[in-house]
Amino acid sequence: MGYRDKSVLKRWKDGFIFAGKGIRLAFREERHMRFHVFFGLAAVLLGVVCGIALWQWTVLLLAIAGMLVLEMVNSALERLVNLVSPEWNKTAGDVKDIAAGAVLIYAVFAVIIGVMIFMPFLWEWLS
Ligand SMILES: Nc1ncnc2c1ncn2[C@@H]1O[C@H](COP(=O)(O)OP(=O)(O)OP(=O)(O)O)[C@@H](O)[C@H]1O
Repeated sequence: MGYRDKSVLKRWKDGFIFAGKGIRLAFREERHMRFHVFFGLAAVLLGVVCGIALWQWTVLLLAIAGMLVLEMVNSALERLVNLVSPEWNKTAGDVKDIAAGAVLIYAVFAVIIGVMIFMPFLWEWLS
């Protein structure tokens, strides 16, 4: 039975199963992914402890989700490059470097967002 012959419900279910497989794979095999999940959970815990406002949760969750999504896209690109260009190739290297640069830019802004949200709470505790 071809993919198109499956019922809509089965295609939906399979889609979730494949996506779940991808998430588990990224978590198991990508060191940076585990790093981002750890700091994301730490930020959520800090948000609970500090009792941050709804709008702050919105910004924080967007920052965390964006970081995880970007890291997964970067990992997928790395694998694709390794598949199509296992030998040294300037363009292949450029693709990896640009994707890594995108992750770095997002990570820097995510840290800035974290500091902007939590700094006032930490400041209050310390003073
Ligand atoms: N096929 C290739 N051709 C040219 N340069 C490459 C190639 N593969 C990797 N490179 C260069 O080496 C760098 C590191 O590549 P690598 O695949 O080890 O990624 P990484 O960021 O170390 O991955 P990981 O997240 O698994 O640690 C790339 O950013 C790129 O500059």
